[in-house]
Amino acid sequence: MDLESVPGVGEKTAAALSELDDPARALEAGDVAELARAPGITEGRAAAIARAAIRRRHDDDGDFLATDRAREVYRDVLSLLRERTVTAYAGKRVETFFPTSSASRIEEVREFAAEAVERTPDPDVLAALDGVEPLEPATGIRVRERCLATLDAERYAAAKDAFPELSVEVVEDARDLAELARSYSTVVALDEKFAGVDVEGDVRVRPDAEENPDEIVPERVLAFFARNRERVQAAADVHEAAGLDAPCDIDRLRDALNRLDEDGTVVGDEELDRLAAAVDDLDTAVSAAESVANDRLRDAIRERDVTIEGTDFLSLVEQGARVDSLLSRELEDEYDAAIEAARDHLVETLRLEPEEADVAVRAFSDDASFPVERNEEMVSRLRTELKAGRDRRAARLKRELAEDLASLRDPAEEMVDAALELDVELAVSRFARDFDCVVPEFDGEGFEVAGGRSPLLDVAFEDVEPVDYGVSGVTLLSGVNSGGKTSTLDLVAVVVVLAHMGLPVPAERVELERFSELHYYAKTQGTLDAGAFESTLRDFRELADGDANRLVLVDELESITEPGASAKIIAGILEALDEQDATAVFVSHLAGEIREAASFGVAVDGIQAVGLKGGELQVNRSPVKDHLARSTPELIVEKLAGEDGSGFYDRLLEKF
Ligand SMILES: Nc1ncnc2c1ncn2[C@@H]1O[C@H](COP(=O)(O)OP(=O)(O)OP(=O)(O)O)[C@@H](O)[C@H]1O
Repeated sequence: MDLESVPGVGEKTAAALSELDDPARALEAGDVAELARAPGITEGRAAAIARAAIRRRHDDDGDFLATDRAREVYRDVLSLLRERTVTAYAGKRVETFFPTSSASRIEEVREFAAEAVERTPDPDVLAALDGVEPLEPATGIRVRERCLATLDAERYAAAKDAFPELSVEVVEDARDLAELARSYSTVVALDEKFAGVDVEGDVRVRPDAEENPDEIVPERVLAFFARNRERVQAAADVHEAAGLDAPCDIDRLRDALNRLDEDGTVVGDEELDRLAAAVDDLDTAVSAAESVANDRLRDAIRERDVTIEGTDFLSLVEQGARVDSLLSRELEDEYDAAIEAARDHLVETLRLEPEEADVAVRAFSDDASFPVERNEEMVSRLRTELKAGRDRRAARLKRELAEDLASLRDPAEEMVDAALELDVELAVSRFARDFDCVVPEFDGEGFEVAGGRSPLLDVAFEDVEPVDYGVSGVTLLSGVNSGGKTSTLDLVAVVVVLAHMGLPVPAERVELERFSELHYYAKTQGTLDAGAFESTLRDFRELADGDANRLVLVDELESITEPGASAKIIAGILEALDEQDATAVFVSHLAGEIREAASFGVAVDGIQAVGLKGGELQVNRSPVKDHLARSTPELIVEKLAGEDGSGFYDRLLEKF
């Protein structure tokens, strides 16, 4: 699919989408998650693009929802679905369900819904879904200790593009490489020509660098997983809780993720921890070792009576010797023991390996002197070696973990996508369960709803009384005040909208025609002034010639003007609709008058009161076919006539 052919996709969006691996496929499939991966495209925008693309694919340019009230019902239905999603993503994704007259689109969603309703909304799965979000690319990675080098200017540009994380340098010869190797710990040369060239420093020749980005920049995949760790873990939880087939070994994935911390460094390696701690603690440990030696020596000296012969003493004094030399003469063993203790202390507290210990012992000299002091040069050498060991180990672990994770990247993305999609499926499943839904059948003319219960009513769903109602052709719906006429139209609209979205409907059984458009007009609030009246009539003009498969629902149009005129106007509209074979239900308190004004036999159905109980009307919510319902005033007069013998109310009753 051509990017810019999708309605609403301009140059900028098309450019962003073209960054995707396969934008045409993503559009074709309405794949919101994939579309949202394009730079600067939010989930909301991705959902809108997907919707537009799906619509275009079905060549469904006409809008099924033809009026404000019809669009409102659709929005209400979407809200009910959205309330049953866990992730923000799925909340947006449900918007790609929209009512349409396209049989193939309806069938597509029906297939999806058929699988969706089989899913059990397990609380553990819903809880796990809470942490799932679409994966985000890791941005702003900068690697300073490694650089790329090439002889070729074209290759230079390609490498800069492929590796934004690294510096890329143009070199002329091996000498330049050697120069670079002094400033970077690793130089990756891109030209075959350097193979076998001997350069001092860590120089690798990788003509295949662009094909193996994860080997050249392991930080990339590490940063990706560090950034998305929680989301991937949540997706793994979802797979386990829901028993979904995972595209990789989940334990292996978890294990790899556990070795990574938020900033992309490798954790949980004992040897690395040992080396890092040794580097950090080196100074403290050396000072402590000095104290160990000095404390011992101090004690030894304090306890010792030194006897020295006069001639010896004289010779020492004449040599200009300091007291120190007495130490080596008189306390040689104690001195050795003290130094030994200092060395042991250092090796033990830093947990040094034999090779490291060899350097460490030289931090304290065998030449007796007091107080004992470290040999700075040896300490610094030990520090350099420990640091180098630590960095080598970290780099190796990074490479190994990156290698593990690189192969898990696609499976992780698949898992997150599957978890998000499951959220959408579960929302449909919960909707179907919460509202006792059934799969509607597209068959016959008009609609036939059995045991329908509107989820839009202002009463708790379990208190909604089921309604049976079917209409083909043009019909007036009469009924007592508050009998449920508006609610019946709402129910029909909800059922029709859901059915044309390809979703299950809240009823025991539904058969309906595949309609081309839904025109639903809400009750007008009070008499309109001349201007508004005129514009309403203009709206209805559009109804007068349209195609046969429309469903028209109109609630109490009579209040737009005075009753006599209303009845005539409505009768005229009904005639036009009847001539086109449209399906229409007009709710009206003037059903009798309209029927008389119409030039054809308009069917009139009625929502009946079955009686009055404690001043309240008892209503049969299902309209009775071909029955003009008695009005509330008539019912009350009848009641009074029954109670009063004067005959006054009987006379009134005859007027009805
Ligand atoms: N199927 C139903 N189950 C339970 N309650 C219902 C049902 N249908 C309607 N009601 C209740 O009756 C109230 C009035 O319904 P509705 O507004 O549809 O009546 P109406 O016949 O259109 O009234 P009016 O004559 O005033 O236009 C609703 O707000 C709702 O509380």
